[in-house]
Amino acid sequence: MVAADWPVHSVQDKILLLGLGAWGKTILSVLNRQGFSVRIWQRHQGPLTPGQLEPIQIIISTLPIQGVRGIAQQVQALNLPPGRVLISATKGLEPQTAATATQIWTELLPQAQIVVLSGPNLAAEINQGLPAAAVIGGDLEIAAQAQSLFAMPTFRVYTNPDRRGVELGGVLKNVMAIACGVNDGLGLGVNARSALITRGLLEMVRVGTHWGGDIQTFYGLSGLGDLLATCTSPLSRNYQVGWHLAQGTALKDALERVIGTAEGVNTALVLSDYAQAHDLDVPITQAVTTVLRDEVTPQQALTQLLERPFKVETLDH
Ligand SMILES: NC(=O)C1=CN([C@@H]2O[C@H](COP(=O)(O)OP(=O)(O)OC[C@H]3O[C@@H](n4cnc5c(N)ncnc54)[C@H](OP(=O)(O)O)[C@@H]3O)[C@@H](O)[C@H]2O)C=CC1
Ligand SMILES: O=C(CO)COP(=O)(O)O
Repeated sequence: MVAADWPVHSVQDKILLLGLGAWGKTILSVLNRQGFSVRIWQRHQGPLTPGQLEPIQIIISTLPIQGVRGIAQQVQALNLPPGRVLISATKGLEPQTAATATQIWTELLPQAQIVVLSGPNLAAEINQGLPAAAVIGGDLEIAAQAQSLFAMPTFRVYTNPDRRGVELGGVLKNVMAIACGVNDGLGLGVNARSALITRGLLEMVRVGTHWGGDIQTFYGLSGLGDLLATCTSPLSRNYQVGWHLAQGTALKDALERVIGTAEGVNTALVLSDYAQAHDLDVPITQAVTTVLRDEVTPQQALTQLLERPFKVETLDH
């Protein structure tokens, strides 16, 4: 079936997928099921060539954050013509700059129409054909065009004009997924995990609105939705990292045991430094960071969280 409300035939064979990891493969299979043939770039192919980029109308990036700037520079060097659409599915922060993927793409390709695909989308479930919902954040006209690429009954895609908020929801929830993996690895129960999710959402709202996202967006699919998915599912790589840390496994070994990218590790480190420099209150992120840096054990981090002063339940702290 091919979605009808975009001249989709005009993008047949004009979609370039960057990266073919877990999420790239899933996106590819969704697009193939929609009837699109897709071109693929992977890093082992070497630098992008003018011939590879020339026919392309839509670029979809499923790269982890550490790969984004390098490929964006390659696309920039090839002078991407104006009006091309770029759909970013990356959920991370650049270590040196704390930039999100769309900030990097926008810096290097200001002429592109950039939107974000995010939401509770564990690749393994979508691969099984289980139903899921996602959201495309960005200019509503472009987002609706992107929506028409992916949307099918088992993959319900919404649009949201708040690109920044949609992107940050997917970025920030990864830290909370690590915390919840630690919680479950320590056997602390559903009450504690629910508290972490709830307080974690407030922390995401605090940071996300500070960084320009709309508060409402964090209660949608890319915020609360993805937070619930990754904080409660052992399929989440970030959750798995936390779970391994709770077993006393060193971070390096935990990362080797987890198959694929766990963006939350880097995000926690970047965010915790940023929060300290800008006086932002992010207790769960700080707790995760002290465990990642091996400064305290997971149990000690939890005790420190619980021993903080009692307070009124507000968004402010
Ligand atoms: N998996 C999921 O369920 C979802 C993941 N995401 C997000 O998508 C992004 C990718 O995740 P995922 O596909 O799971 O990750 P994987 O680790 O499974 O795959 C990463 C892919 O990116 C390539 N890659 C890694 N580093 C670089 C680099 N420096 N330059 C170019 N290519 C590189 C890898 O290539 P190689 O094979 O050569 O190593 C691989 O193809 C992350 O930001 C993640 O948060 C978003 C939604 C769902
Ligand atoms: O973002 C995801 C699901 O929406 C994937 O989560 P993990 O990267 O933790 O596996």
